[in-house]
Amino acid sequence: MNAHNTPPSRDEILAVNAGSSSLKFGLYHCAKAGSEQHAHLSGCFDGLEPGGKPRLRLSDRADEALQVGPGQNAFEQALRRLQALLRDSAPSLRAVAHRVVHGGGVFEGPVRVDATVMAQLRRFEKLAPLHQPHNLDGVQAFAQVWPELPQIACFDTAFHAQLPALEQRFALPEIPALEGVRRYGFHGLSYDYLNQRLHERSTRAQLPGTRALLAHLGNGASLCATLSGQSVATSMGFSALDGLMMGTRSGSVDPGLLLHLLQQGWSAEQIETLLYRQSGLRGVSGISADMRTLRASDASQAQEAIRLFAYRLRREAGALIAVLGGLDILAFTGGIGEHDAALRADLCAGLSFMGVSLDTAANARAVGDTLYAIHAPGSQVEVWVVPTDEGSVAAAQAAALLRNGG
Ligand SMILES: Nc1ncnc2c1ncn2[C@@H]1O[C@H](COP(=O)(O)OP(=O)(O)O)[C@@H](O)[C@H]1O
Ligand SMILES: CC(=O)OP(=O)(O)O
Ligand SMILES: [Mg+2]
Repeated sequence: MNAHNTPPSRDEILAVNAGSSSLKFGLYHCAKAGSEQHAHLSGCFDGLEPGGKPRLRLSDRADEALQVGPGQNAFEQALRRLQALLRDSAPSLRAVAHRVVHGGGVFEGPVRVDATVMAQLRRFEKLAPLHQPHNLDGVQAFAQVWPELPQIACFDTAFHAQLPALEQRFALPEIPALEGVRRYGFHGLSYDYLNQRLHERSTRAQLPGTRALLAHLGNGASLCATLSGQSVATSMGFSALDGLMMGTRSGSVDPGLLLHLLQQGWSAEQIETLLYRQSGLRGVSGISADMRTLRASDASQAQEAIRLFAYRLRREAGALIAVLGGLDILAFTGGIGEHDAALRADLCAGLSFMGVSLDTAANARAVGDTLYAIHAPGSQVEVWVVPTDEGSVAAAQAAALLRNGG
């Protein structure tokens, strides 16, 4: 209660993005649907992976080391610290919006999480083992401390819910064991955000029939091809393992390799660890999953990992551009896409044969702080760098659901 004994108006939404090694969050005012929103407080816990150095980075103050005692779980400690940090904000919260990576074929839009929904979402944990368990543990933790607040799940898969039937399909028979097995696509909150920003900033993006390739290159990495702003093809599929090489994930491998490992006596758990945690930049370099560390390294394995990352990106980009039948807009986001000018230049050079021409100075200036156009004058394809904000999309989706009585 304030001095006049009037309860504060509940006009804020907390957005939570719980990942494998990080927990990102932001406080957003419940805004009108569709308008860009900036978090007025945001931050990130990182280093939450086993053996990591957990710390809290906040938008308005210095970094803080997160104390994690022996036997304690860093992720749980981060949730506790976040709840303590937000204790004063709790009375003005209207809801908590959670990024949930997998909605399966069940959820095509935001949903309030109750026990039934939670049980359905837990079933998808094995399809996104680095994300879904943390996403859902986050929902439960906030439901426990603030039981009066709606917990709303906002899905990565939702942006791709209308993928064309052919894009969804594997060349597999329709047998009961394969029910629900199809390509879903991920990073949807991020792609939704890029779509909205491009629509505001690029007149070309507003034209019907515009063909865009959106590249979310972070610790997880994927590509999405959009036609008139609709997702029509994407590099991640049934799980968040398919497609591009990532920080610790392999991306696409020949399924024959999995058979081979099984026949060698590998267990499902061992294969899961190999493909999700020990591969990608980390596996190929043997040094680090972090592009910054690899860029700073002279080791030939670090350079090899970067070369493979860039090569597989170009290869997958070519496939999606062929689906689109050409390209009008290319946009980069995610930690690597927003910051790594050399990687962007590499892909643009690889696509120069189809009219992508980069403004080298503009590319060097794009450092992830705001949105940049980085194509050269006269380039047939517009090229943009758009710092993503999955939290703002989740908050806007949650606000819209509440407005509509959900
Ligand atoms: N300045 C930078 N230059 C190159 N790569 C960077 C830079 N900053 C971050 N990255 C890369 O981005 C990754 C994190 O991306 P982010 O999108 O935040 O990941 P997440 O998938 O965890 O949300 C890091 O692991 C690192 O590889
Ligand atoms: C789906 C996915 O890979 O997400 P992230 O990039 O946050 O790991
Ligand atoms: Mg991410």
